[in-house]
Amino acid sequence: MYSRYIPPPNGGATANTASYQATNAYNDPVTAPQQNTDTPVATKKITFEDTDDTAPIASTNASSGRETRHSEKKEKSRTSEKYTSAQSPEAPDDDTTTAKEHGSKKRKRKEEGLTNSSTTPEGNLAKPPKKEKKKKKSEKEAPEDDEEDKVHQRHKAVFEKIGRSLQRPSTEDTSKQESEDEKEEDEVHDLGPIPQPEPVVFDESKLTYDTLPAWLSSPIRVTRETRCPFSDLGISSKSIDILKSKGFEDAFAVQAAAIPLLTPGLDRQGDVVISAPTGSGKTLSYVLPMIRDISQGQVTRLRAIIVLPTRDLVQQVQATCEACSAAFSVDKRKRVKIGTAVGNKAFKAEQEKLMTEIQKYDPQGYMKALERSLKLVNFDSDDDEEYDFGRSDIGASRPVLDHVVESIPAVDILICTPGRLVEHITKTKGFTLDYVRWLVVDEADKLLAQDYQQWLDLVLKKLSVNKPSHRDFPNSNKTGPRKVILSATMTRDLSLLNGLKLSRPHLVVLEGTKSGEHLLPSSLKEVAIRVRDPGLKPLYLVDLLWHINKLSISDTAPDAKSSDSGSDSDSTSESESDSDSESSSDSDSDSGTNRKEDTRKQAKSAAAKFNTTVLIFTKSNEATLRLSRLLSILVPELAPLIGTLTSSTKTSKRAQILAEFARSRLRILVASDLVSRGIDLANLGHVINYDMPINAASYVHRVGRTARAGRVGYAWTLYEHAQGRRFWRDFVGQGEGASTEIIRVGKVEKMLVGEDEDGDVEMEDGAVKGKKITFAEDRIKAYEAALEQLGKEARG
Ligand SMILES: Nc1ncnc2c1ncn2[C@@H]1O[C@H](COP(=O)(O)OP(=O)(O)OP(=O)(O)O)[C@@H](O)[C@H]1O
Repeated sequence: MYSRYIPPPNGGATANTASYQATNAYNDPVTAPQQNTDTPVATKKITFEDTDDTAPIASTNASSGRETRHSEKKEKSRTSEKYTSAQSPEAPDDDTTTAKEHGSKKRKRKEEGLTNSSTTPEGNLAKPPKKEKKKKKSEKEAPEDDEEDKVHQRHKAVFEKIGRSLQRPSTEDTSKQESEDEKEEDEVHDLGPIPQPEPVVFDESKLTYDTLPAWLSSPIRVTRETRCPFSDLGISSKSIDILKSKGFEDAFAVQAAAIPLLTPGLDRQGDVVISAPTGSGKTLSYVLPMIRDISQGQVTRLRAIIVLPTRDLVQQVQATCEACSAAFSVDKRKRVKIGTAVGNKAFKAEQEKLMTEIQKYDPQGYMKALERSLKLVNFDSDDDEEYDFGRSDIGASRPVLDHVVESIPAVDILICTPGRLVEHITKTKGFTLDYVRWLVVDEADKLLAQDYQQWLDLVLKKLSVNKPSHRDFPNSNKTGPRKVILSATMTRDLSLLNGLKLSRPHLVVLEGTKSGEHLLPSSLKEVAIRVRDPGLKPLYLVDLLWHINKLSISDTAPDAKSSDSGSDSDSTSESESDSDSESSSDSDSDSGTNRKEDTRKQAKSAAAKFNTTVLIFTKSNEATLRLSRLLSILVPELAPLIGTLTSSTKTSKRAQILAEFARSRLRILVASDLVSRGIDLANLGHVINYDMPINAASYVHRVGRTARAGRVGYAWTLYEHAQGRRFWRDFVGQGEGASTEIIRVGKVEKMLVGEDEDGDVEMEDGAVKGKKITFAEDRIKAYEAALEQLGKEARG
């Protein structure tokens, strides 16, 4: 085994190895800053150079010529610092000498009028050592030169040694040696003992958290088609029967994967993050194991909090919780109590619903409360309201002897919006999270991105308080709180996820997706329509609506059709029974009743014309109101079927509209993004993106209002010329620079809406080229008249 000189990459065969290695370290973008801040060695070397520079000058009352040299020496010192600071912390003093020599040579070359480039570290490397020119030196500099000569002698000897050793290998060993050398490239012997640090491997990972932790990069995957009988998940037959009666036959894929993870067992498995498509049944996947767990207790305590972004979603999840509560209250098990906090009621009224008062045995507390009350009492007043006795702020209970009145939550599960939750935590006396062992954050990406009153920090702080046995899971050796985080567009932003302080998390995704990708339901069909004349966009919408209607009649969406026909009869029977009850209470001559009857007849005849359900998304509340009204003016026969939903619609009205839409009494809903997330509109056949969604996640949530629970659904997107590129690139993943997080099974079809030159309505799949698409003159006039009417109405 022998060593071999390894030339620097630029081919400077005789370059000083120490300089090469030091320079290499200096040039490394990672090493340089790190080493420069690595103080111990750098400080040592700098001190050495400083002494060398300053001591002689200080002692000889330096002349101006000296000052020049002094500044040159300082330059040398700085150069030397560059090198030495890049060296190993373990580097022996020899290194200092070498670096110093390097600096000295550099100074010399400078004196010899060498160019700037040759004084750079790279310049030094590129040139072989030159024969030193003799130069007249002052007495003060002589010892330094002597030292340099010695060093040069030493180097010369070393280079000669290298030269000899390079000639040594025999030809037959060359190839073997080369391969060995390849492996040992960094190991250089005989050139002076300059131990170097391990080469710093350049860390290419971006600090933008591209490198995911194992739980995110290796999720638990489940195939979409997976179905699993609830009995396999350990659910009793009686509960299964009740679940079946509510429409839950078998567990969906995400439920089959998540329920076992969330069912408390002997070993609690940690927190669970679920990223699964819209309509895949995420709600039941946490509600079922949670209610099953809580139903095993006897005492009511606030055990679970479910946080959702909107009031409508709170009501929807409440319905699923009630269904499961009924399923698990069998066999004398407790019926789990469910409460909501959404801020649509007066706060006091909500407090009274959520809280209750108990008499707690506490003689000392009773005495204290009594003393306080006696101090406060005003004996001149008849009003005895001031006898407080520790009463809570919600009720009127008085403590019995040796007891105090305590206010505690009256529900096991609280489903809430984050803002209202914060209000209760901070303002409602006795509202404690001490017993909470389930925290669910649904639509997590939205809730994490918008920090409503720092709700998460506050909740996590409360959950970090651990009182003995308060958060214990029955039948488990672990204690809570347990977190379940869900979304169809789960964020992969680690800084947001870290905010949840997850404990041993597992990520559940459907097969075919990676973390950060958003899978669309496989039963979703997507169609894109180019709006060639944005000024006439509402006419495109009208034609699209009639096309959709035709489609549902010709049955390309079987579920939509069957549900429509079902809801038709529903709506008929309900409207009949409604009108019965109304006619029995009002007289026939009542003009109000007649008006209602007329409206109902119109709705019925309109419903006969329009056979499916459509949700139209616009970009804002204002656009929603305008479009809804314009549509009613343009197509009066559809007006009775059109509903409007914006964030300014009252909560009760919103619930009523959603209920009417679910029953298909309303069939066309024009809405803002308020209902783009989570809302489960039974049997919704079509979603239309009238205005483009703001991003890929918004697209996924909007179109995900249809094609739920395996049913067929259609998503139609209208795009104008200027929006086309963004749509195809960001949402579809086609075209130049295309990149989309949206994963789909099928492809997005193109469709033409409008009339060709002959005035015939032209509707066909795929792009049609060479035809001028327009609308008949009389339709354009009617549209202009509608706009005028709208303007008049707006002006009042
Ligand atoms: N096991 C099941 N059997 C039959 N229907 C189910 C089952 N699980 C869920 N569903 C139904 O599937 C629909 C979608 O469920 P859910 O609202 O939980 O979807 P999601 O995944 O939360 O969607 P989003 O991401 O849009 O909120 C609901 O109507 C629900 O009742």
